[in-house]
Amino acid sequence: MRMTSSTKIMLIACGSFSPPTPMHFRMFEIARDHIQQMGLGQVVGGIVSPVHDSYAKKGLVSATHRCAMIKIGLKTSDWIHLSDWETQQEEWTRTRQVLQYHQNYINSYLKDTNGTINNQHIPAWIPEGIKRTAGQVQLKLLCGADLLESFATPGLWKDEDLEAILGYHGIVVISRAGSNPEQFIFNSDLLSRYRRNITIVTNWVTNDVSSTLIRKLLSRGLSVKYLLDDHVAEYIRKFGLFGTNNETDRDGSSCLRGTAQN
Ligand SMILES: Nc1ncnc2c1ncn2[C@@H]1O[C@H](COP(=O)(O)OP(=O)(O)OP(=O)(O)O)[C@@H](O)[C@H]1O
Ligand SMILES: NC(=O)c1ccc[n+]([C@@H]2O[C@H](COP(=O)(O)O)[C@@H](O)[C@H]2O)c1
Repeated sequence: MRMTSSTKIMLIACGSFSPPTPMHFRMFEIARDHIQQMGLGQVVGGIVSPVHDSYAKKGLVSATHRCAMIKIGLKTSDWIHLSDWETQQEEWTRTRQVLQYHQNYINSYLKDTNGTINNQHIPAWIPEGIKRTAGQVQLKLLCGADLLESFATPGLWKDEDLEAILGYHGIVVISRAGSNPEQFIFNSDLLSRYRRNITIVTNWVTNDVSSTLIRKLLSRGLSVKYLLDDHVAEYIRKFGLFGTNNETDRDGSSCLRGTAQN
């Protein structure tokens, strides 16, 4: 995988986003600046892919709510979009397959010169005008250093999946307080083998806000102002999520009309 300043890149972040924080979206901006400044490619789009409801993680609210919050949080972005594909599947999808699906879709979209695919619903995460400007597009996994470190958790990731993610796509890792991605890669034979496909980006303006922190503050009735998008906070209160008080519509079914639609 050779990257030059003309390589077209799309970034995809997989995670819970329960709720999405400004830092989830900031990761994309930090990564794009780094990639472009270092002449590693041209970032043509960003995808936020929330995990399926069946991914049993503490504090995970329904995908309907998570997708709605992501769309609200991304309202002012002209290049990062939600993909709700993972949430629409029958069950949890491994990250390798999530990347494969999106890469295949991009490839067929770019190859479709006779416009067949244009008769179908084109998902919002396909960047506008991409057909005119792009030859090939390389989809890379964007993550925080904690996700990279989870690769070492026994039984969590299949080696063949990591080989495919690292070998075929590559990853862009944003540093996070308390992590040392360089050391972590050095300690792993597998990661060291694919070192050139791992881009580490130092986040010089550290901000360790996490969904866990936001959930904690909300459940204690404390303020999240300036830590969370005002409109996302308003949505959370409206639906009484994360231990806030409103008891109406905890599964988000009434918001299927409107904000939650792709
Ligand atoms: N402050 C941050 N700095 C760098 N990366 C982050 C930060 N917050 C989240 N991420 C990254 O965002 C991606 C999506 O993560 P996820 O929603 O699972 O994150 P989280 O905020 O850490 O969630 P939780 O607190 O519920 O575990 C992951 O790759 C994670 O490493
Ligand atoms: N084997 C795998 O593909 C695998 C394992 C663990 C987490 N993940 C993904 O990582 C993301 C973040 O997960 P956590 O919030 O648990 O850190 C999720 O999108 C999840 O699907 C993938």
